[in-house]
Amino acid sequence: MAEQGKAKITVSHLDFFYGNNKALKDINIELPEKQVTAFIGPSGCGKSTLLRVFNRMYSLYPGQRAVGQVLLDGEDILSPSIDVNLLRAKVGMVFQKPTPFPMSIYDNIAFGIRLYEKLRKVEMDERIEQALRQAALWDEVKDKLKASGLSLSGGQQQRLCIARAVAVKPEVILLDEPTSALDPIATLKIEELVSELRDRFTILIVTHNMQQAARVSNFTAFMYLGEMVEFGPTQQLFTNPQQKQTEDYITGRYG
Ligand SMILES: Nc1ncnc2c1ncn2[C@@H]1O[C@H](COP(=O)(O)OP(=O)(O)OP(=O)(O)O)[C@@H](O)[C@H]1O
Repeated sequence: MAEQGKAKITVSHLDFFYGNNKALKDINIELPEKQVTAFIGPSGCGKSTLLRVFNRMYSLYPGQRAVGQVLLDGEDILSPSIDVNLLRAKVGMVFQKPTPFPMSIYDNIAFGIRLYEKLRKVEMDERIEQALRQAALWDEVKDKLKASGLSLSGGQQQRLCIARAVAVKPEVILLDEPTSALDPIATLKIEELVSELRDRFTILIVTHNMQQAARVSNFTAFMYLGEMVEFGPTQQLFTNPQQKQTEDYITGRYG
């Protein structure tokens, strides 16, 4: 069974509002470091909302606010004094639809690095190769780094987005339904990749697909109507859920 180990992120009494609509209700959870945690639950239960708290993505939108405490290595990321650019370098994100920038494969990755570091050409080349290798894309693109990121297949584009995220050496990677726009083969590649990356990063993944949660995660959180119903080692949650709502969901009684 998965060992919980040290918490990377500790969420205490977190509420989230879209205007007056409360989308997260008193969330309390400790997310373990260098593990994969999956967030599951029926549509609208608040999975993506919670994920977008971890890099303060919501604060780009007026009317959205989080109340409570979210500690990343002991530092409250909800504090107004936090540098959100630094936070987003530490907490990278990959979205549902692949979103390469309209520029070359090389520049897609270099772009983010240049925001935070000044590297010499050789160092940049090395960093880009390393990121593409980590994203299991290097062999497919090494001879066409100058080609547009948009010329790649959907699955390759999503791996490029993962390369872009890992290139800035984040500590946490947020994946918001990263395979929902991909075919089964591309999905499998991303799932393998997530398993490979988990020794180096704390990975939080929102997925609609319970089989995917079972395949890629060490821990699973089940949410329902804005509440955290159950959190535990994935195997336990799927084979021996502690809450009736979790059991009903994983046995397909609703969702
Ligand atoms: N921009 C928004 N403005 C207002 N309400 C929103 C907004 N985004 C989400 N919500 C509401 O917040 C709640 C949680 O939505 P969220 O997208 O986090 O759920 P989810 O579990 O990720 O759903 P799905 O699996 O369908 O993506 C829902 O009731 C939704 O209607």
